[in-house]
Amino acid sequence: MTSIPKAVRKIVKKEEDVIKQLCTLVEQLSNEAIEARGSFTIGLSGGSMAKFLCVGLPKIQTDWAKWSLFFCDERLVPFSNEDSTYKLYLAGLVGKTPLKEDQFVVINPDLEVDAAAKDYEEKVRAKFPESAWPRFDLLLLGMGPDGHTASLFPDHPLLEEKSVWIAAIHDSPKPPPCRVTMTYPVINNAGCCAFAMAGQGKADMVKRILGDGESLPSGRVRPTDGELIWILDEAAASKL
Ligand SMILES: O=C1O[C@H](COP(=O)(O)O)[C@@H](O)[C@H](O)[C@H]1O
Repeated sequence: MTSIPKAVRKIVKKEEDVIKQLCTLVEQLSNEAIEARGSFTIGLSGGSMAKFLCVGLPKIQTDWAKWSLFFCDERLVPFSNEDSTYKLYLAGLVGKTPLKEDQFVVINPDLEVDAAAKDYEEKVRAKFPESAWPRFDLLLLGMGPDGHTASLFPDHPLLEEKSVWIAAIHDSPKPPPCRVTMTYPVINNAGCCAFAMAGQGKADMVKRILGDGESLPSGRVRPTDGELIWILDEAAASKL
């Protein structure tokens, strides 16, 4: 039977504790998935999530060779560009962990955005053959100050996209404008979705989503048959 979970909240003292909680969760879920199925599929986000993971993941114990890494969203820029999320993980994890470049399932930044979304969906489908919707072991998500998650922005038509796994966005309110993003049916089919955030700057939006239950993009992450975890430091949770 499927059930919509209530978010589990883990509130810790400060940013370094958020990183520790987050990376302990990744360690635990990777080891469970590898034990159960021989592989671990994880979706990454940019911004502060990338910063947290690049600090914490090099310290965990896992069978790195069994990982496949995907992007919950990615900005359509060359991999050499500062806005590229892949660039952050390449610099922060490859060489600092046993992960190899070819374990990352990356966009083709040379395509125009609709073609890039299609191409990325094909790459994801190749890793989840014969699935109506992919079931990622873990999706790690951020939340922007407007409540967006991945590249799903408030009031954007993509919030209602239910036919594709990966969508193109041409008009992201946060630059750069062209991105590709996982859609809700993919996000909400994951075994676990986890948000992690720190700092006073997140407090108002955390209250609106977790406290007041506003239907903003991050609040619409509700895995239908999986876990939902919000890891917050005291500053981010201070208005709850
Ligand atoms: O643009 C993006 O922003 C969100 C939130 O980033 P944060 O730095 O405010 O945590 C991020 O999750 C997403 O992957 C990224 O493309």
